[in-house]
Amino acid sequence: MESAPDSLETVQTSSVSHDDYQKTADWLMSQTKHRPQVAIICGSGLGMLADTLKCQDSFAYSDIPGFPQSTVQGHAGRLVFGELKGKSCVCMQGRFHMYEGHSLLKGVYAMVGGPNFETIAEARLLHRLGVDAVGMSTAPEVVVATHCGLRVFGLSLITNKDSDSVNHEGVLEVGRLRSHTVQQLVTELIGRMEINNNNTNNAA
Ligand SMILES: O=P(O)(O)O[C@@H]1C[C@H](O)[C@@H](CO)O1
Ligand code: HPA
Repeated sequence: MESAPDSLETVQTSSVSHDDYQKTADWLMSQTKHRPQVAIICGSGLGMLADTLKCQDSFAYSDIPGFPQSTVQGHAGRLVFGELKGKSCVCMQGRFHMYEGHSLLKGVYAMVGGPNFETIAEARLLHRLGVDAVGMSTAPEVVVATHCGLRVFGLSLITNKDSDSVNHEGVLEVGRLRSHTVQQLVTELIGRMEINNNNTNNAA
C-alpha cells in the first residue's frame, strides 16, 4: 500500500520541553508584530488559505529555531502571519502527522502506596512496565471522580528524575520553584474551560 509522505527518512520523535517551545515562540514574537488571535492549520491542498492574509510576515519552518519540518509533498512548510477581516491570524502551511513520526506527549502514571518513595528496584520494574511517572496520589481521586460522572483533568508536576536521592523537602522545593508556571497553567486552563452542568463522562 502506498504511504502518504513521499520521503519519510527522519523520524521526528525527540521530546520537546516547555522551554524549547518557549524559545521558538520568543523567536517568532521577536520577528513579527502580529499577535494572532486565530490559528489555522492548513491541511493538504489548503495552503492557499494563507494567501488571504494581509500584511504578511512569512517564515520557512526551516528558518524557525526548534520548529519541526514538513515532509509531506505539497506542504510548503511555512508559517504565515497576517490579518484577515481585521483579526490577527497565523496559518501553518503544512501540518505534522503521526505517520511522519510525530507523537503526542503523553505518558503512563503509576501510583505507589507511599509514604516511602519507591526503591531503585521498584522504579526499574515500573520503568520496564512502561511507566513514565510515579506518584502517591491522583489515581484514587480520578477513580472516584470518574465514578461520580465528573470530567477529570489530571496534572502532575514532575519533581525528581529518580527516587534514590529524593525527599519530601526536595519535592516541596520544586513545587515552590515551579509555582508560577503551575499557577499560570491552571489559570489558563480554567479561563478556557467551558463549564456545563451535564456531569456525565459522555459530555466530555
Ligand atoms: O500531592 P502528592 O501527595 O501527590 O505529593 C507527593 C506524593 C507524596 O505525598 C509526597 C512525597 O514527597 O509528594
Ligand atoms: N515517587 C513517588 N511519589 C513521588 C515521587 C517519587 O519519586 N516524587 C514525588 N512524589
